[in-house]
Amino acid sequence: MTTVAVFGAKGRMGREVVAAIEAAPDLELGATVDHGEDRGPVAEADVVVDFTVPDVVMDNLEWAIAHGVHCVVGTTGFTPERLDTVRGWLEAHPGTNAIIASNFSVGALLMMKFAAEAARFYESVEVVELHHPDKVDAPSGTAVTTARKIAAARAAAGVAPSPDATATQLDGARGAVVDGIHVHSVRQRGLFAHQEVLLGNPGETLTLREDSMSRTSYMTGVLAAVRAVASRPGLTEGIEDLLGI
Ligand SMILES: NC(=O)c1ccc[n+]([C@@H]2O[C@H](COP(=O)([O-])OP(=O)(O)OC[C@H]3O[C@@H](n4cnc5c(N)ncnc54)[C@H](O)[C@@H]3O)[C@@H](O)[C@H]2O)c1
Ligand SMILES: O=C(O)C1=N[C@H](C(=O)O)CCC1
Repeated sequence: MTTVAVFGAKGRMGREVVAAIEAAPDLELGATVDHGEDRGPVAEADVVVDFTVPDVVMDNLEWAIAHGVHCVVGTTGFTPERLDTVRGWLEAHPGTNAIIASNFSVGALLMMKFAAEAARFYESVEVVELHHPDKVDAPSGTAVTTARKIAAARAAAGVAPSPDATATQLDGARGAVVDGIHVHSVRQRGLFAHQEVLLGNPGETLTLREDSMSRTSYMTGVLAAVRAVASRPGLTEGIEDLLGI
């Protein structure tokens, strides 16, 4: 039996993760910790799942790795520099591992894969992410990951930057720019988590869209990561290969 603790246990994702662990016959729920609570008991767990906020996740990770607890992380805000820092902590504690993924849903992983595959065939590509208005970060972690994958695929294929004649604009009108890819963030009550990748050529467009309607969409991926993390040395970014994507 694998004992799984949860950081951010009272949050929207944390509550869903707690329920998924309780329902899994091969997993046992360990300590559940939220803001201001003692994280000491997490040291007894085999794995800790973190769905907190970008401002606190690094401190939680450093602490968990120092205590030899494997980490599965869905919290967003991981820059290449942050990932390097985590790699350094893991190297200092061999035998302790981490899986970090900006999205655990099958649909979002497929959408990112298809977007990266399509990106080299089009002159223009932009990302639009649409989320519930209680989300604290923008752009979404998924949109940032998608833009980075698209940019890498276009660079490898030698595709020029998307054409854009904009000469004057209101601040922010063209969105954020991630590795040269424009990313637009919509926040709207009634939505949960959605993303479109818009691709265009003279005379044609392709739109890839993914919709998560409920946080249950992430649980297959989270549980797969929890079950795999002990046997994946060091840092694993993304869970595509765990799901055969
Ligand atoms: N990777 C994915 O598939 C995926 C899916 C959904 C959400 N997310 C990300 O997960 C994160 C959480 O999202 P949410 O909607 O559950 O947010 P939320 O605000 O509902 O939950 C965050 C929880 O973390 C708690 N918290 C804050 N500081 C803490 C600390 N030091 N220790 C323990 N708990 C602490 C908060 O009190 C809160 O309960 C966000 O970064 C979001 O983007 C990722
Ligand atoms: O609800 C959120 O917050 C989500 N966060 C992740 C992101 O930023 O990509 C995944 C989608 C939902």
